[in-house]
Amino acid sequence: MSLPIFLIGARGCGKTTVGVALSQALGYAFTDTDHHLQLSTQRSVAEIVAAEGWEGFRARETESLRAVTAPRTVIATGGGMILAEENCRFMREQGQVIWLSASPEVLAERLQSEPEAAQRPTLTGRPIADEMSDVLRERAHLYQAAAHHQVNAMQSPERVVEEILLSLSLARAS
Ligand SMILES: Nc1ncnc2c1ncn2[C@@H]1O[C@H](COP(=O)(O)OP(=O)(O)OP(=O)(O)O)[C@@H](O)[C@H]1O
Ligand SMILES: O=C(O)C1=C[C@@H](O)[C@@H](O)[C@H](O)C1
Ligand SMILES: [Mg+2]
Repeated sequence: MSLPIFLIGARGCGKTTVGVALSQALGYAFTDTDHHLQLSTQRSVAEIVAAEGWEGFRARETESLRAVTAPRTVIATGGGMILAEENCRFMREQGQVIWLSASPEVLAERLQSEPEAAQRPTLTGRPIADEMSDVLRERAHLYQAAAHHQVNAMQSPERVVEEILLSLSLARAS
């Protein structure tokens, strides 16, 4: 199998952490849409949002998804990638889509210990635990509908990688 693998999920679910390890396990390249945007614009997410609003950021994010998509590549996507239906359609058509799911409490705990405010400006203006509950309430059905496979991301990164490899091999066998 050489199709791209897209990792989706909320901020802090481990798309970047797990994506790097998964790409190494498969001998694939690794890329990250947030990182690509940062390099191509020389601006952080917070700077893009300040200059162009979330709408401007989302349009750039769609371009970024298309620019990084390639065979034999694991792609960590921005947490809001699934907000645009065209992005969901594109990912499902181009490759395998994996949702790394985690509870709002676990996400908030991870984000609190490593906030990275420049890449994760507030989405709601609310405290982080409330924000993650709001975000999952709004987006869980979108992650679910976009994904070919859902994996529990509240395990060690090694275990998450194993589960992804298992779902992909089961999908190939069926
Ligand atoms: N399975 C895991 N177990 C424990 N900690 C984890 C796990 N996965 C990621 N983390 C930690 O959680 C934080 C966020 O992880 P990471 O940056 O990979 O998330 P992300 O999904 O890429 O977030 P974003 O959407 O903001 O880019 C990091 O500090 C990372 O070390
Ligand atoms: O969940 C979101 O909407 C976001 C997640 C991050 O990956 C970045 O793409 C950005 O901070 C927006
Ligand atoms: Mg990331």
